[in-house]
Amino acid sequence: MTQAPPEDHRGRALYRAEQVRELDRRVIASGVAGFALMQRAAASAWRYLRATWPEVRHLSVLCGGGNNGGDGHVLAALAAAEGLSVQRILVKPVESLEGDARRAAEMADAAGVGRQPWKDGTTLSGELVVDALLGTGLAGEVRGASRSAIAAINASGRPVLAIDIPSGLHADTGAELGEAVRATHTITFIGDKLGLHTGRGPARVGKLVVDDLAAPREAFEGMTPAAWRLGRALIAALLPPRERNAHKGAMGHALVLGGATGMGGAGLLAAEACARLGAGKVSLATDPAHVAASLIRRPEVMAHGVRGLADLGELPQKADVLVVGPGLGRGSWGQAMLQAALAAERPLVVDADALNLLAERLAGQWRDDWILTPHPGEAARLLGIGTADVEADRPAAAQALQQRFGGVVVLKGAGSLVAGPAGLAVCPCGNPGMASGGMGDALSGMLGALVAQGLSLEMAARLGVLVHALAADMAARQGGERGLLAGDLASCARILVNPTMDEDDAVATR
Ligand SMILES: NC(=O)C1=CN([C@@H]2O[C@H](COP(=O)(O)OP(=O)(O)OC[C@H]3O[C@@H](n4cnc5c(N)ncnc54)[C@H](O)[C@@H]3O)[C@@H](O)[C@H]2O)[C@@H](O)CC1
Ligand SMILES: [K+]
Repeated sequence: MTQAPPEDHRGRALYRAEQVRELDRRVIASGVAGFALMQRAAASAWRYLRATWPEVRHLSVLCGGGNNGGDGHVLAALAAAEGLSVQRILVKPVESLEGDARRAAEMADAAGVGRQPWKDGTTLSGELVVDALLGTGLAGEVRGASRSAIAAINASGRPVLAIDIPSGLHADTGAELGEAVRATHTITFIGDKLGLHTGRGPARVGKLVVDDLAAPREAFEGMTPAAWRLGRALIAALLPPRERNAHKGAMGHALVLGGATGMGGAGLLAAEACARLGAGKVSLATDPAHVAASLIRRPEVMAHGVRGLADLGELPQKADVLVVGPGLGRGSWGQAMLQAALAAERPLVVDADALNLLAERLAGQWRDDWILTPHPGEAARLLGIGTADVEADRPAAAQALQQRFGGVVVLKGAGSLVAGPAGLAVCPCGNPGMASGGMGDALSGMLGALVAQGLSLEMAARLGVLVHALAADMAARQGGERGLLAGDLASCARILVNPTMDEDDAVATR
């Protein structure tokens, strides 16, 4: 399996369905007939199936009415030719098929592969199910026979190989249009698709492989990817080993403004994560009640008890970057801290209640020197739409926020997105253990540390999101997903931002 264009430190190029259709057209124009391309796709899927499940003798292959179904027919014929028994199920009659899909179905007929129409209640008899119902051609909520066929695949309890995309998943947005197939493995062709990596994508795709079907490199020329899938190469590219004569003054000073009365932990978590990611100095401006706890937990952090603006003094001006939001609350204290942060003329990382205050009171603010880190609910408030609208098209929501508010926007949630002037990036890491309090606070602190060390806001956001998720994965490997705490991340993240460390040998410090 190869990827084209090759991955570099930006990660892997991801495309939208329309772009992949254009790539298909270019490959066909380069001299590969459409049907030959379908045969390559099916052969690739068949090789992968054989290698992954060598023991399987009986397949159920569900074929839709378009070319995704065509891939399924050809695969069914290949499997039958090698002696497997194949239950081939069609959601549309062969007579209604057109073009390559029709040709593929007739080829499987001619090879003697039996077929049956899909009917509600049909039992899927295969040990393995191949999902070739819907690919990049899906338009709107799944309708008709495909809908019940998808439900039956999910109810079958069998392993599922999805061809190109789990049927019912939108290739651009990762939204589930009705119900999408829950695949064990997905093999996707020509170019990787954005929707496989965000929203419901990661929960539906299973293990993903990409095969470019030997598409010529020229086919990708001049096509700007819809997004980049972040990869670990970014860490070493952006964080070379430090100069031996480095001093703390050159590593930046970050100030975290957060921790209103009763919410001290959030500010502390952000400050700790910031320190562990290598900021030269970290200050915390928090309610005076939380200072003692901060000093005990993390004496390296300079904790300032701040009752209001007067206590804050010149602190914001002394920092290189401000992180505002963790545990901020929406009361007068939080409002004062946000006001001070906005006035400080320093780059900002804006999270949590700072975003809610922005949405409530400060709509229309636009800056090019901030990173906003909303979760879908906060994003919805900022955009004045519903959370479901955000989830229905996460890439569009991230980009709309970036256009409306400027700077760089991190839209959190499975497949976190980073939208900035250089385009869109998506984080393929992280795990459900991250569904716990304080994770966002840790992220905002990490972003602050990277900005403090001189990264551009956009690269800090891409790298910070990646390291945060990788740290959660590392912590989950050590102790499981359930019960994963935000406070577990900082020490793992430290190992990750020192890419010369051997992760297995490194001992996470508290
Ligand atoms: N020559 C090519 O362009 C290649 C295409 N390939 C395959 O072809 C796929 C794309 O094929 P198509 O463009 O024909 O599209 P699809 O096969 O993905 O979808 C089209 C079919 O889905 C039905 N459909 C669309 N929206 C629906 C909805 N909401 N509810 C129920 N049914 C719906 C349509 O009626 C049509 O039958 C790719 O995903 C890939 O699997 C591969 O064979 C590689 C080569
Ligand atoms: K499919």
